[in-house]
Amino acid sequence: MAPKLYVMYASPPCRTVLMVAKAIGLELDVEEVEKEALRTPEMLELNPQHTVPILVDDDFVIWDSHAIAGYLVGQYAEDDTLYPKDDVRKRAVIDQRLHFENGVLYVRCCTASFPLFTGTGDISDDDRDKLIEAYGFLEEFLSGHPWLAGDDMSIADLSILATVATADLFIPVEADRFPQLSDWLKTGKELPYFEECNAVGLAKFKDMLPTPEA
Ligand SMILES: N[C@@H](CCC(=O)N[C@@H](CS)C(=O)NCC(=O)O)C(=O)O
Repeated sequence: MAPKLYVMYASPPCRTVLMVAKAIGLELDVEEVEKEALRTPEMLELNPQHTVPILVDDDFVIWDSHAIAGYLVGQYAEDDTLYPKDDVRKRAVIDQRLHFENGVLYVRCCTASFPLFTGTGDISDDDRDKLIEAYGFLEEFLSGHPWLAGDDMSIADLSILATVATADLFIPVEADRFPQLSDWLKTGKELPYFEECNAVGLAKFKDMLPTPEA
């Protein structure tokens, strides 16, 4: 039976897992849920933190996109290039990028976009600067490499891709300021499964943003 994945398509972490599954050729049984449904007793039993994505693989339940991504590669990928298990140093660099996504980039992306889609105002200068600073860190991570953790694409690229492609909708990645990040984003958007995994979510996210005044 295909592992079940609960998602909200606008959520970058959910789109990360959809891309990881495609990258390793794994079929998932995907179910879209509403935010409110995450607080029903049945869903809270799966994930007391009431977040998506949630993966249910037989009798094993795991949430958090970073943990799910690593699990799927370890459990289902034919090779472990996306998240090497024996090269401890390579894996540590990938982990650093994943923790950066979770603890810095994603938080700054959410904080900056919050006033936009709640209609409570514009992005503050401070929040804008912090997200742009995170773009700068990514530019540094990419120096001398095509991918964020070196010469091979990893789950960190897919995780950060889902978030940067979203953040780019309201704070564009400027090519003259961040040339490597801009090239990396372009390459990511050309992955054969990018559109399939992100189009609906990015469109939903765009819909939540205010339309620019004429
Ligand atoms: N670090 C988590 C973040 C998950 C997360 O915050 N998901 C949001 C959607 S983007 C959510 O489910 N929010 C609903 C809630 O918190 O009740 C991950 O990577 O999975």
